[in-house]
Amino acid sequence: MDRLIKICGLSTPETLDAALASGADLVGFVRFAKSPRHVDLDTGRTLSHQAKGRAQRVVLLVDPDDAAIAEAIEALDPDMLQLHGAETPTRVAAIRARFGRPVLKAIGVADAGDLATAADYAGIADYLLLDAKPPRTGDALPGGNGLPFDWTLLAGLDPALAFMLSGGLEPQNVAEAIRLARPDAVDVSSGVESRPGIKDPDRIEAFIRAARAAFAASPIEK
Ligand SMILES: O=C(O)c1ccccc1N[C@@H]1O[C@H](COP(=O)(O)O)[C@@H](O)[C@H]1O
Repeated sequence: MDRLIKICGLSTPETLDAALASGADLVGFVRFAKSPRHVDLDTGRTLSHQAKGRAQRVVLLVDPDDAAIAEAIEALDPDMLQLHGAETPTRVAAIRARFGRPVLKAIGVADAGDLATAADYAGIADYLLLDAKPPRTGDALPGGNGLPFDWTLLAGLDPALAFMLSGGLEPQNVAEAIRLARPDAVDVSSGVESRPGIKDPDRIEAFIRAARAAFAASPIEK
């Protein structure tokens, strides 16, 4: 994972095309019914086919059982699975072994103690995604809430640990996030929307441009 940009929660051909034309490295499709970005299997199949060969296709699932993973793989044929629930290291290992797709495991970060949790998945998940821990309100999603966390916490992270950063990123703050957190990759959903679930092509293009420039200005050695 090297200086990659992921646009998540794409749900229409037009906004997916905006992400691909702007140079997104990864595009994400959400399979979580409570999300305003949820795609049904037929829509996901069509979108994934549109992106094939142009970007890595990621299916986002939350605490999925094996049947939910199997149907998502059958329909979307993703290059990667993003697990965004409370999946344990044991469960992540089992999913990798059974389905043979690389796994991006999301970890909620609110304080330094959460970074120890991230270390538990090193060598088990293929990639780690450090995201803001969701608020404890009843209607909060497990992710995709558009909330950042304190990026300076990541100064305490093992420099050898490669990770993707998400949580409240947007065109205006992604350069600062990259400068402070020094991630290997960034991921955005809410910050490139005009309202929840509605992606904005201009914001997608602005995000990718800002992230590319910030990565170029902030080389990392791992
Ligand atoms: O986007 C969603 O609806 C979503 C639902 C359930 C779990 C995760 C979700 N999104 C992921 O959350 C992070 C941060 O998103 P945001 O940029 O703060 O809106 C990102 O990885 C999304 O892929």
